[in-house]
Amino acid sequence: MAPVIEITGLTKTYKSGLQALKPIDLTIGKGEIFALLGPNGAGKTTLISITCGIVTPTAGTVTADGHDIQKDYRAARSKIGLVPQELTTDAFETVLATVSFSRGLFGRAPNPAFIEQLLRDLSLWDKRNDKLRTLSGGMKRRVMIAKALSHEPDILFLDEPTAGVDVELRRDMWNLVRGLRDKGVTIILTTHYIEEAEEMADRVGVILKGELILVEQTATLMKKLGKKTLTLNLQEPLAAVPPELAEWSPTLKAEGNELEYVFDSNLEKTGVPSLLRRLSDLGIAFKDLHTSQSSLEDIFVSLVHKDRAGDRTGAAA
Ligand SMILES: Nc1ncnc2c1ncn2[C@@H]1O[C@H](COP(=O)(O)OP(=O)(O)OP(=O)(O)O)[C@@H](O)[C@H]1O
Repeated sequence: MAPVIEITGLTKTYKSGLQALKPIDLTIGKGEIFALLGPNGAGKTTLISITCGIVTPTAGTVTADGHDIQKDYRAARSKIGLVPQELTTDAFETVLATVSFSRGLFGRAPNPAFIEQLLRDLSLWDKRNDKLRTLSGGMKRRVMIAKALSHEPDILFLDEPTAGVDVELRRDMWNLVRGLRDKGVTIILTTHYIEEAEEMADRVGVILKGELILVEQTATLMKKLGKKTLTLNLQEPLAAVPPELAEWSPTLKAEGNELEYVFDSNLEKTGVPSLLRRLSDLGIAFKDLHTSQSSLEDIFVSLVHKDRAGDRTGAAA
């Protein structure tokens, strides 16, 4: 896949002295959907803002379709559409005027047919003559997306596109993203919602405290880090986990009717057969059993927890 975004040795230290980004190296291929996952304050917006030329990096370079975002800002920026987290709209303009104007800002010739289709795709056509200040939050967000796409960019950044939006808009947004990908647009989205990354992204990057701690194909990540949970529906409820099972550290659920054991499915010895043998030795019978794969959500939460656990001795964040 030809690279479309190349980030090399990128760092950012704000004037306050806060290092928001540790050296970041990342290449994103043409037509990829890349999800940047991380908790609040991890540095996602900083990374996006630098890549879009809004924030100046402390060190390092970013190129968009071969254009350096600093040295060749105009050319680089014309390739990029950005849907920012915050809704910044010109309150007294109409939907149609503001979206058409955005296109012009990037030096693109007017194309009413394109703008009409864009507004239709975003269910905004009926609102085209409404002033932005009269629109609901969800509608304003749709306008932000239309503005970002108005100049037909090859690369689209979505900064927390579905934070606080309703189910309908989220579904529309995902459909739109898929449609854009099919047209060869590269999409980089930041999110707290892991299911969004899991469902949408080809690759996922996890960022924690300014550090890109991993970048993986979504499927590989799930396989590599995915833990499985074995649930046994017991014949008779247990009041407590028998000490003979301590080495598996299982937990009791459903008022003692279920025994849960979390294991690493990639290990040669998962501990499952030995656990079942031990249960049989102890005369603990079960009616049914099933296993489930951890979601990306579980993986992410465990990564964040691990990070926080290592943090306890440090200063407050
Ligand atoms: N202009 C600024 N000046 C100083 N510090 C800043 C500035 N902008 C962001 N920061 C700090 O840099 C760190 C990274 O912030 P950033 O907004 O990039 O995180 P984020 O991952 O996007 O978080 P969120 O999910 O809350 O948007 C935070 O500690 C934030 O307080």
